[in-house]
Amino acid sequence: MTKGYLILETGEEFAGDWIGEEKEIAGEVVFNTSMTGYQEMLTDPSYAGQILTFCYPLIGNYGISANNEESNQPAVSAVISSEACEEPSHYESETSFSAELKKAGIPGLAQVDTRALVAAIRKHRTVRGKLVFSSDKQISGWGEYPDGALVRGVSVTEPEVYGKGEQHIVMMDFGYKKSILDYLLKQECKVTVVPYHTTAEQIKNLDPDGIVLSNGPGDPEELKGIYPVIKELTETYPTLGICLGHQLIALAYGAETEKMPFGHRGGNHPVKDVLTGKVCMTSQNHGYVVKEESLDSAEFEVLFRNVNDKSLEGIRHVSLPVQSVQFHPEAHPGPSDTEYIFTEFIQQVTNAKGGAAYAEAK
Ligand SMILES: NC(=O)CC[C@H](N)C(=O)O
Repeated sequence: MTKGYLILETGEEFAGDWIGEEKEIAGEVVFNTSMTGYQEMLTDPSYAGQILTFCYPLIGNYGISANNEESNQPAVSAVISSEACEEPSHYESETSFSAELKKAGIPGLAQVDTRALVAAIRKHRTVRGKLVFSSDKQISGWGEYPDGALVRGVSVTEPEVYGKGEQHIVMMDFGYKKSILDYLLKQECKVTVVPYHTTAEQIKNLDPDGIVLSNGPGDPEELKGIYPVIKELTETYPTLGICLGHQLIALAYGAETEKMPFGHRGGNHPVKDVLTGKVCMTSQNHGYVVKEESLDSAEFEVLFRNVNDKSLEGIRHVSLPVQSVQFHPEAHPGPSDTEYIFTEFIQQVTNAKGGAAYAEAK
């Protein structure tokens, strides 16, 4: 078994057994607290450029199945686990976790003291690291991806059309999770997934009834060029923003985002609907957040707040059918308490059909 080391920029070193691709790599080290869903995490494009630590101590025990993929190609830079099971047991399992890593060209470590690693990440808040074969010979750089390179790497390059249905949803793809598409198809929509750099004009030519702005990796403020497109789309069509999509709506209307101490990544983040007081469990994966005080209250009202740290979790435009959430209503992994967000969105799209209702709302 090849030995490997995760070296943090703060100096700590974590030894483990190398699994997956034998390739050294650097990136931001993050952790996810979900107990299941390792395959969905592995294939969630929002992890592009990051070294993902699984808090749950046993990974790979139910194997890998095509049904659980959130994208065709894992974008995460590397994974760190405690025990990586080599003999999965599940009727749908097609291969093992480490074989899947190898196939996808993703390096990883097993047998790491992930409790100590997570404690270190929490202490340092944001921390970068290097996955290397030897702790004295280090690779250069910390894994920099400037100017929206991460989104460029995971977005579709050509439009893709899925399903048939009365409502036509155009999803701007910043690195969408398949579960979002699945929920839209479940609502009987036709969905066109378009590259993240598609212009407002090109989208209008597709004659959509509603717009979804997907999740995606990296710092939302690197996508400044997209703000005017998003502003124009939200002024024309009912829009739902999810995670990065939510951050981009806020930014397009002049708000600001900031990096969180160590982000929210897991399947049990309680979120409160501020209008009803109801608390839902949500699935989350984000490192940035919209600064609530930077939101223009003449344009947006707060819909959801995180129960633990009170951070902003969702907003709604005061007059337009535009809503966005920082959490993942499609879950996977995680609870489906907020699945109703998709139903509500399609209801808004139906109500606004033809433009009349939308114009009235304006
Ligand atoms: N899942 C996402 O869309 C993540 C959004 C953004 N990259 C963040 O980390 O905050």
